Amino acid sequence: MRTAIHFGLYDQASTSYSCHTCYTRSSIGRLKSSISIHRDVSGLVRRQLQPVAAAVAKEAKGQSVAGKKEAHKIFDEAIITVRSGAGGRGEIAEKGEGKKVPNFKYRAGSSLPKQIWLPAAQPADGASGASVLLVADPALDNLLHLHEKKSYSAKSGVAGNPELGSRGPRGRRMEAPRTQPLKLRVPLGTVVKRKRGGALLGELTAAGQTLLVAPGGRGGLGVTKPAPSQQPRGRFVEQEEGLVEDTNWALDAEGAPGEEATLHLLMRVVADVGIVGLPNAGKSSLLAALTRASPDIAPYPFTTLMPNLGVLMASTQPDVQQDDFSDFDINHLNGSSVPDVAAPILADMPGLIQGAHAGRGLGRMFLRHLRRTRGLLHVVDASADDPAADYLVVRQELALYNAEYCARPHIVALNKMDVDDAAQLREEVASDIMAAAKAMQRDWRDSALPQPALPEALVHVSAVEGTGIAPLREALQSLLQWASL
Ligand SMILES: Nc1nc2c(ncn2[C@@H]2O[C@H](COP(=O)(O)OP(=O)(O)OP(=O)(O)O)[C@@H](O)[C@H]2O)c(=O)[nH]1
Ligand SMILES: [Mg+2]
Repeated sequence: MRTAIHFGLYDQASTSYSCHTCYTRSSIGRLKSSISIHRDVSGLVRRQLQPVAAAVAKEAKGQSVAGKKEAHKIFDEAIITVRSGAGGRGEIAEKGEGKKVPNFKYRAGSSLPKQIWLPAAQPADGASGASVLLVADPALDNLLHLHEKKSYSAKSGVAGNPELGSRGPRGRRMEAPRTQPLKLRVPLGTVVKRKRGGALLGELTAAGQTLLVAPGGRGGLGVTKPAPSQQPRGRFVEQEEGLVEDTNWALDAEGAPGEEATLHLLMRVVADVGIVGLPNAGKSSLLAALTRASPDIAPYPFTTLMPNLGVLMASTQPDVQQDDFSDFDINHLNGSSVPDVAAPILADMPGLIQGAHAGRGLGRMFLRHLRRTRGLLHVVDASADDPAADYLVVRQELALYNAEYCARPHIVALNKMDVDDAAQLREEVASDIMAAAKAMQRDWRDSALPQPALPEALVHVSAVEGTGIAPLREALQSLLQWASL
């Protein structure tokens, strides 16, 4: 028996994915390992899952199995509740009386007094409760670890204790030890919103950056309990109007409660260039050729289920057959010196299909990751039936999702130039793409939205043979320098 799962139809039929369809990394791993491809009667490519012994075993145990939707677990989103610690209670000293103690400096015959008056230690304040901080950790690339638990509570502050710090000089206010904040690690590019109301609390973009999401409760004050005959009476406390007598001494000793907040964490990939294109265009193959990343590459659509990042390497060796692509054209960028851009990051995105902006395929789930990119690399399969139409589909999807994406500078990589058909039509395809880009610009002329940009460069490449990779790398670096001007 085959366990058929409609994992995605490539072409017009809608896919089983929606914005709310989410898989854990482990389930994605299981899915990938058990996918086979076949064509259904209508000729559309379907992928099916093979029954997996492990999945059957898990099912028997009542655990989730491959292909079944698991609980809400999206790698780039998490909803957590954080609670900061309450402040520790301040010490309530019964009586503030001192006592006489022997003077250790006294020597026989000295004029020093034999005994000295030691004032009572001042009551100790309680420590503040621990705050909850989010810390941007460059080693993380997802929020999956925050799905393990729904709520995170920080420690309460310790109560004011006369024993704590008792080695300090008498008469000084004693400090309770500080409570260490609870630090939750998040990946770079995490946007933090309050779940209720959606108020933006902040965004963590730099390594080590912290965001205070729940401050710890203030520690209670140390107070001296007044004699019953003198109540209500307490100590003087600093208030806005100056030093006032505090009659509410018992309340002052209470620590403030901690705060609770339910947060919506949203991760946006922090990358300089987003690699976009139809499924199977060779985006992941190009990422692998340009960087040290080793994304999954396979001859079926939607191989990439979540963005892969890679650092654009500086060219060290001349490309194989680089001269074959002498028509490399980087338009107005041509001739500009190659900039010294510090390690740009490329993000290989899941394939986009027509209707992606409205939620078809995987597109919409990931399109927001392009927001932080400065430029785009459109990968077009030059061996396809109509590469210019493919390019236009992706451009239009981007424009419909966010017109600003389409206005960003971009480069077109005409991939699979090793295929005979593609090589024969190389000039024709390049000019078709330029014509399509110009036509799109004309269509958008009357719109008040940002206008679609023309390609900054058209580069013929073959990710498989490694041709054209050096010019593409140069074009990307020029694009980034230009985009940051
Ligand atoms: N002949 C040839 N095949 C290529 C080239 N680049 C990629 N391919 C093949 O095209 C298929 C798809 O490549 P991927 O890199 O997985 O494509 P993708 O755009 O990342 O696909 P999705 O992740 O599904 O969107 C694989 O079988 C690759 O081997 C190329 O330059 N020439
Ligand atoms: Mg891919």
